[in-house]
Amino acid sequence: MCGIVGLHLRNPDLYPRLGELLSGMLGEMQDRGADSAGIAVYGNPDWAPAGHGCVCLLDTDVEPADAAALLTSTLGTPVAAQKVDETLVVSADLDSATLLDAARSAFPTALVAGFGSDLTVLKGVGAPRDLAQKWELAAASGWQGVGHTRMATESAVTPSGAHPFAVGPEQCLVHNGSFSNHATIRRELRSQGVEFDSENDTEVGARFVAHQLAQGKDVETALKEVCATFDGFYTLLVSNRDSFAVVRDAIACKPAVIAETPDWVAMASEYRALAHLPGVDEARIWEPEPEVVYAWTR
Ligand SMILES: NC(=O)CC[C@H](N)C(=O)O
Repeated sequence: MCGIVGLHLRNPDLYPRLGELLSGMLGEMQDRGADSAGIAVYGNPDWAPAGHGCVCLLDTDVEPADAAALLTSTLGTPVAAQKVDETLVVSADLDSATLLDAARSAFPTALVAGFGSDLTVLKGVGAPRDLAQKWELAAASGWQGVGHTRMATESAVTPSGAHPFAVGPEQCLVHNGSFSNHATIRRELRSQGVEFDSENDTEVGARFVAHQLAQGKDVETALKEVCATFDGFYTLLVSNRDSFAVVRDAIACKPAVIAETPDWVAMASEYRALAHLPGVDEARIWEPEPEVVYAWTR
């Protein structure tokens, strides 16, 4: 079973603790049978300086210094690059679309794990707690974070098959469950020009949501469209730079719990991932209803 965790901070005093809280939450999901894991962090200046475009690349063995030099000379502006475990994280004082175009041309075989302003996406194969340690997640700060522990049902266990699927600017989607009609929807999206990186069912959900958002729909509408279009089982957490949203399928057999306080909103597959959050004793805690979209904005 996959495990989902997410934390949307409202109180800036907690921003320095985002990574510490998120890594504790992620670690609690390890026992759900994880083969791989991933995170998305919004606003950690060590990975993506404030307001800078950031692109995270997998499946590239270029040295960070060489990547930085090449992109700096292509773009004519300083580009920083660092390796965080297997992910090459590049950032620059540019919009992320420009940086992404340059990174794709420079490293055509690399897989884009995520891109956006202030967003970093890291994924890897292995035990979630070990991965969180390799990423030094506990030291990260920021205003929002998402984590996923994967037990693969639909595609290979590789870093690229791990969630989050972050396929649109600033967007990130994690999934517990399996979509049974993903092949049909993949075909329909392909016929509209959408390209895919993997055979994973969740990627189809993420591309579908990104496609809806690119057409100008808001997150609630896009997730309602997911409910109308996808068959199968799903609890989804969908985040953007400014939003955090949860939806479950009509049967809602994949577990989910939401907790909310004036300081934060949190979501997880199991309560134990929320049990150590500050102020959880005073939180409003509930199980999300089937096919109801719960969304918060900054
Ligand atoms: N166990 C799960 O929820 C798996 C999620 C998704 N179907 C995948 O294989 O990545």
